[in-house]
Amino acid sequence: MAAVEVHNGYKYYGSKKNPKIVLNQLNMNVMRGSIYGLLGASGCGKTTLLSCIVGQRRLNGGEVSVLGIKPGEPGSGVPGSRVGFMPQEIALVEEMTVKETVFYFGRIYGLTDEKIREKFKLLKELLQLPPARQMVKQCSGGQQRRLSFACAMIHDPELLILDEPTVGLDPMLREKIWDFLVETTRNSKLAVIITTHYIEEANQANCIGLMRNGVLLAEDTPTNIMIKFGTQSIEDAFLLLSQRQGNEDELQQILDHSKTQALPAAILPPEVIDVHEPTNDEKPPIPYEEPATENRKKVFFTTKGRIKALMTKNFVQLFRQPSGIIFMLLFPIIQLSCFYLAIGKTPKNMELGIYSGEIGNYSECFDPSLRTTEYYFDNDTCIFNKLSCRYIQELGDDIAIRKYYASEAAAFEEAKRATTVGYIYFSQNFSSSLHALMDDGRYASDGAVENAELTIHIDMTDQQVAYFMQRKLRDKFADFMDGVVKDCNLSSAFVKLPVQFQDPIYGSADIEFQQYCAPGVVMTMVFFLATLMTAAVFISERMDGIWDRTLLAGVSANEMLWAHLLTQLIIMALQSLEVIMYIGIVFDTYNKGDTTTLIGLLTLTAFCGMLFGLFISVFCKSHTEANFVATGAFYPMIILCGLLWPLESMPRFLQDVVMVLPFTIPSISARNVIEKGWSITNEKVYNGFLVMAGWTIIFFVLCLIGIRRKA
Ligand SMILES: Nc1ncnc2c1ncn2[C@@H]1O[C@H](COP(=O)(O)OP(=O)(O)OP(=O)(O)O)[C@@H](O)[C@H]1O
Repeated sequence: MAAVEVHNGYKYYGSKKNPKIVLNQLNMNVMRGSIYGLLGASGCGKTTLLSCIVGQRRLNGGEVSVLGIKPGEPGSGVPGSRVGFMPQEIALVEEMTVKETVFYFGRIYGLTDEKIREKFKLLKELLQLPPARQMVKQCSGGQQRRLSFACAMIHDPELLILDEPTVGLDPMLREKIWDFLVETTRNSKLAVIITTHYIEEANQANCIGLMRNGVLLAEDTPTNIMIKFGTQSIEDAFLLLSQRQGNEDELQQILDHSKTQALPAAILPPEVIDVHEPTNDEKPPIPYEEPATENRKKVFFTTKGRIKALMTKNFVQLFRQPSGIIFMLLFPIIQLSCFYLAIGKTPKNMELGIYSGEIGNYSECFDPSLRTTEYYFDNDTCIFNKLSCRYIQELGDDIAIRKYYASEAAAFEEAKRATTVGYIYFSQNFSSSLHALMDDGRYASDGAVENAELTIHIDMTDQQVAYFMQRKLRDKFADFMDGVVKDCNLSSAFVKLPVQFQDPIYGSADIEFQQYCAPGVVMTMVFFLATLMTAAVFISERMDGIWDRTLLAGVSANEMLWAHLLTQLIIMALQSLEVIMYIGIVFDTYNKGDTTTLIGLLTLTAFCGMLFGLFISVFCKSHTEANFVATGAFYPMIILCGLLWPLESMPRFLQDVVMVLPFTIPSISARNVIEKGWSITNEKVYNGFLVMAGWTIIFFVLCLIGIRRKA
């Protein structure tokens, strides 16, 4: 009975209009309880054929029947537990140990741990597997191949497909594996399809298929093949076939001639007498059989068990990689520390020049006996003396380190050279002019008004520093004047601007830029960390063949997706908790609202970032492409979300557009929780959750569509 039948198999890559035909009306038969050696030059379509047999790819024409059913039918077990597949690449998780790898495959095939243990013991001995605790990445190429072989065998499949299984193995082990396959197929219904570059190995197969340009040119027992081509070995037959590739007629003659030569049954080894003789004639459609009850049991094992196995693999993969831990737990700490230490703090250690025309020696200003104001009660007069010293004292070194100059020209020179951020100039008559201004009021001379002014020259190239200096120097002047008028028995109102800023409605009067942008920074950080991590994990899995191999073990794309989502959700929740605790404890960041709401919003943000990463990985072929997309998306999202500059300054149309971006409304929501203490029931808080949830759903649906299309 046939385990695999391919009838007029036709497959092409590329477009329908310009197809690259890889399988061309190919016919193939693999009997149960036999080994089928598939031989052919590199690129002739062997892997494509195998992938169509296991249901990884679909034929564009013709039919495939595997174990009596069409691959990919729901509940068929193909791909899945009825088939064991060892791909050409290793396709194992490098961070797992040998034992974990075997258990991982055993569990996704639905075996009990007891059964896996039993099989592992057997395979370990047979295949001389490396020590159970050795990591896959520490195994040699040959050891990895043997382990990969063990994983394909762990669940006693009915059909075993091995793509170059013996590459890199020593001759003794190759022989042992072949002996095992011969023995097993002889005593069971196991069918094996094997491709190999060691052509002579195929002597031990019950049937050999010689493939060329997508067509099976010969399919017969090794002995018959040698007779057909008149050679002493399969290798010679294969060589002959390859040499005549260009000469279709000659080749066809050989094949036609060989068909007429019936081989006496006595020549054939007893086990291969019933090998099916293929023809390229039309055949009736292949009838599909129901899988045996025993197999059905195998097919319907729980999704829960698979998701658990997949999640365990994901955690092991992440936590065993130093870069994974650094990325997940240390990066947020490093990035937040950078942000809190570098952004929004008061500028320090700048130098500010001072020139006062009324002071000969600046040390006079620090003489404790210096009195800058003298008030006489009897005639209610106030005398000023070296008031610039008083301002200099008021200034202190907190705002900037004071540097004194003997001339204005010297102060200007230094500011020009950008050694100082600017300088303050007091006129020679500063104190007397200020006195005149206070005494004479609107009758004061223009000269007195001018000389009573504090003249400040600032380098405006660094806007933040300049604004900071302007604000601080003005504040200090207000304090200075307040002291002076009080000394002179006058009301402070006399020198104050008639503008009063009362206690703020929300926030504090001296709210810093850091507090304003912290919610946006934290959100964008967790979002993009999740994006990069997910994209990297998924692309690596796909490139290493782990993704395909897991799908071929019967795990659905949905199960893979859910396992990843659940793993990441746990990681993201931990990361959000870590972030909030770190900024709360180490940087003393206050939160007037509910911390759980913030953790919830942050976790949702990270989850959304993860789906964005998944979305990128589904549509990008390489890490480089994924990095380009992630980096390309990063700057527009950050710049447009109002994190660096108020949204109100954008053109009206842009304001409307950016409102739907993932960070704009959510970071306002986070700020509303932190600064205003609003709860999730407030529209301006739950809006952020809605926007983030909306993006999460959009990315999820796009990923699902992409993954299903690829699966
Ligand atoms: N995804 C794809 N898109 C386009 N062409 C492809 C794709 N996969 C394979 N091919 C092409 O199809 C042809 C058959 O490839 P396939 O991998 O099936 O050959 P093979 O016989 O297994 O080769 P090898 O022995 O080197 O593994 C090759 O020319 C290959 O370049």
